[in-house]
Amino acid sequence: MSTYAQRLAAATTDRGRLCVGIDPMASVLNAWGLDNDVAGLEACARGIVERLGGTVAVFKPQSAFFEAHGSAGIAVLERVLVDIREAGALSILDVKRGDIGSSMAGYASAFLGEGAPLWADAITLSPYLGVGSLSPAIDAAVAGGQGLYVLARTSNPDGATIQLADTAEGTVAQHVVDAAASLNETRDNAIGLVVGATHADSGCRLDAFNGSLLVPGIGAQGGTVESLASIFGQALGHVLPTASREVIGHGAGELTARAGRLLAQVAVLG
Ligand SMILES: O=c1ccn([C@@H]2O[C@H](COP(=O)(O)O)[C@@H](O)[C@H]2O)c(=O)[nH]1
Repeated sequence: MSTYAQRLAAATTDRGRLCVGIDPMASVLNAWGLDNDVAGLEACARGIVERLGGTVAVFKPQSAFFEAHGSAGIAVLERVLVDIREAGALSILDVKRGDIGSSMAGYASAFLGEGAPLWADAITLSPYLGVGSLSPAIDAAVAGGQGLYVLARTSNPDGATIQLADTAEGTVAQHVVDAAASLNETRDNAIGLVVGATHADSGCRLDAFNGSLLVPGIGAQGGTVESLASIFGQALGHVLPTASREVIGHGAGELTARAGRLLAQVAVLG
């Protein structure tokens, strides 16, 4: 069985280091000439994978916009995750789960382990109940060759209040970085971090980080691919830039050209 880190390295070497977000919100559906209903959701989300699934390495469906349509929306999400896998791309399901251990085990069985109904190559997690509370998901991900991305320094302006708060060992964000790095030493480097592209200084020491860095905030939130080298320095090689509205938010007709432009920009990063 391959590990998530191995599959990610192979996919990004082959197709380039870009993750396209699938956030089928009302404004995106409108730009695609679709109604904000389940049929529109399905046409947009599966249409993105149909058009880009052979060229983009990683897709990140945002669970919120599928959950918003109830059980029918979640059924669409299941199909999108299968489409991504069948296209030979990787999926990061952005669900930002985090809870006490017993409930984390429930979430793990939804997303992690072969046969999980919403299986994805990786999922996002929130560490604010303590990094230790994520253990059931970490164990299930490693056993299933899947990955996790734990929120460290999010792209939104409000995140600083909590994430840059000081603890005895440094900021909360740095605690998350260091805990993930330490876990990775025995966990196949399955644990990545979310660090936004919107801060000139991430406020985290990432030079020694040994997992993948999922980097949102490019495009609609003001971050740029050009700024990644100065934000991430020696950790640049671990960065997986992700953009959603910048690529998918201007209608189906612009999708391929917009993804191509970003792929060309990230190629320069090496
Ligand atoms: O810190 C974070 C963590 C997650 N996100 C998610 O990424 C996308 C961003 O969409 P854009 O259209 O490219 O702005 C969205 O799903 C967020 O929930 C983030 O933006 N920042």
